[in-house]
Amino acid sequence: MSEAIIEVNQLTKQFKSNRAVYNADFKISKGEIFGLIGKNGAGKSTLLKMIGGLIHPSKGEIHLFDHTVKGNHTYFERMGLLIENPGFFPNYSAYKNLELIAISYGLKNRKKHIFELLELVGLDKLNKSKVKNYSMGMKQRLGIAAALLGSPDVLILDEPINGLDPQGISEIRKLILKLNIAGMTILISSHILEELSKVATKYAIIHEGEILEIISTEELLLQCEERVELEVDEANIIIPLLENDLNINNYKVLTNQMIHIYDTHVENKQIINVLVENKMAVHSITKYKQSLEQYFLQRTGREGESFD
Ligand SMILES: Nc1ncnc2c1ncn2[C@@H]1O[C@H](COP(=O)(O)OP(=O)(O)OP(=O)(O)O)[C@@H](O)[C@H]1O
Repeated sequence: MSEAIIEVNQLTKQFKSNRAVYNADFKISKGEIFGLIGKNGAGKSTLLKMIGGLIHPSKGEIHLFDHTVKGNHTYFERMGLLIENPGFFPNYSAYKNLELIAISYGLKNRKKHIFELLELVGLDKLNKSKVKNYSMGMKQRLGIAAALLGSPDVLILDEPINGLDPQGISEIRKLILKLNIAGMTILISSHILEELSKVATKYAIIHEGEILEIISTEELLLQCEERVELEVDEANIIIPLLENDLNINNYKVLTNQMIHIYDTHVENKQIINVLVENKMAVHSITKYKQSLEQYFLQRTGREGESFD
């Protein structure tokens, strides 16, 4: 079993009459890229702020690195945060901005560390331009460098691709994957499942403050994979026919009445013919295909709606 380095139990945040997060329960293992997916106002930032130690939960527990962390800053210090816009001094260079944060952290060997981080995030370490002249993507990468200054074990990124152009998005994505390959555990939020699916290894779907589902990338892709859903009387009698007569090997028996067939080389008509020839009843046969976006909207009960 992989080691859970973040665990939340019954985590809840109530802002007066507004329940932003309710009874969140999940674990994040070391080395995972855990994607928190939810629409605007779903409660993503509030959840990330609690895990990052920026706000106190109204109820519930946070365990970081196997310790309960009620107000214990030692463990929150091992989290690097990029939540909302990082407050940089617009008239200072990237280096100067990072240096000021490093000084406030009391870091030694600052210059070397800052140069390494700027290089890691793809910013020119000798560039003296003022941050106010940076593109959105450059500012976000500088934000990630700032989050990495304290050499954290976990990086928390709240909607890091919001407002970026395709190139900016691609650069952030590459950076996330590079950091993860180097061993960083990452908790990242987005309202675009398609984008999150390019980096995340596991997802939590949050809707109106509640975690609706925790799903791995493999499960998610399987859920959305093109398939034929076949409803019959007795799957165990049908299976040998599918395998032997139609050479179907990639399938999943969900119940004794429902089979999902992932082999797309066989037409529905062929399946029906074989079953009818063998006097087997077919209650329904449906081709199924759904995009990640449709899956998310279906889970959050708003199918037919678009994101933005
Ligand atoms: N400080 C606060 N005081 C009162 N209500 C708040 C506060 N912060 C967030 N909320 C409310 O909590 C709910 C969840 O907000 P949150 O910012 O966590 O959602 P989100 O999923 O991050 O959305 P977005 O992508 O729009 O930031 C919203 O209804 C929001 O208005």
